[in-house]
Amino acid sequence: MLTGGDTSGTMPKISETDLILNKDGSVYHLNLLPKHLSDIIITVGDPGRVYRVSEHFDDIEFEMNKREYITQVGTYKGKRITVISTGMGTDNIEILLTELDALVNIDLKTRELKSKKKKLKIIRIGTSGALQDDVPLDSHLVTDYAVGLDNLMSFYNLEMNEFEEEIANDLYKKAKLPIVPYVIKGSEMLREQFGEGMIVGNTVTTPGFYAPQGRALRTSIKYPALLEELNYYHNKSSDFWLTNFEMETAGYYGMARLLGHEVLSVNAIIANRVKNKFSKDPNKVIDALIKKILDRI
Ligand SMILES: O=P(O)(O)O[C@H]1O[C@H](CO)[C@@H](O)[C@H]1O
Ligand SMILES: O=c1cc[nH]c(=O)[nH]1
Repeated sequence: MLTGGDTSGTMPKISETDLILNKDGSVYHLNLLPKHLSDIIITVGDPGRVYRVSEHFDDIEFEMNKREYITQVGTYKGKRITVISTGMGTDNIEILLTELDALVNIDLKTRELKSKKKKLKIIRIGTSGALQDDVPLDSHLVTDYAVGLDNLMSFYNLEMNEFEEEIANDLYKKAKLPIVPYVIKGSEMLREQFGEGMIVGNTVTTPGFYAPQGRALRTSIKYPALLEELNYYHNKSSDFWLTNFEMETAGYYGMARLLGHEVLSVNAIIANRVKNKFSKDPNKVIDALIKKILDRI
């Protein structure tokens, strides 16, 4: 909420319960200051993966540990890089993107929006399960469009273009989904820089790992045909298929559109859900993806 009570400046100020700052002036959950952000930021789901990125760094200048948000700032071949873990789920991504945006686009001292906006560039390096036979285990996939089955964007005024709306409605009907999904394209600019040689896919982001991805252990699931429906879904006029599952990408792409940032999700395919196969060495495929991204910065 913007409060108009303080008339000392020309801009309204953001209240102290909307933008919560720690005693050192850092943003509430990430515990970071503007000086901790590099030009291109790498994000990972697993907090342990931060160290698999930073083990390649020449040096580490800063480290912060707060909940699932572990941050390290260091240098790789002369380039300064910030790597942050997010934990799982789009709720964590909403916090991440909002607080990263606040670090660059809000004056944290005056609590006023800056007149000149900065565009962040963020690469998510994550793991994912394939939805198609021909997306091989241990491959690297870059997400073109993300399809959100979570409810995060129900709370924002997200604008989708005509094509995204069409896929959202078509998918809802044909795959008999419980909700109308949101569909968002990722950063083309970052795909050009980082995506070369990767499979280009459309990623389904789910609000859970088990039933929302068609897994049943001890409970019966409400949409047992989900996997089959998503695998089968095809929008003929645009030749649009769904290629893989994970739990964050749509949240990233949605928040990036709302806030005007560039975000790209790259995925290590460690499971094939159609063939029911899991990678024999998931760390190897993740490490290779980390190295590929670092070398393209
Ligand atoms: O490996 P990360 O990046 O966490 O990504 C995937 O793995 C987790 C589930 O195991 C979810 O977060 C999913 O999106
Ligand atoms: O099947 C999978 C594998 C990784 N991450 C997911 O969310 N699903």
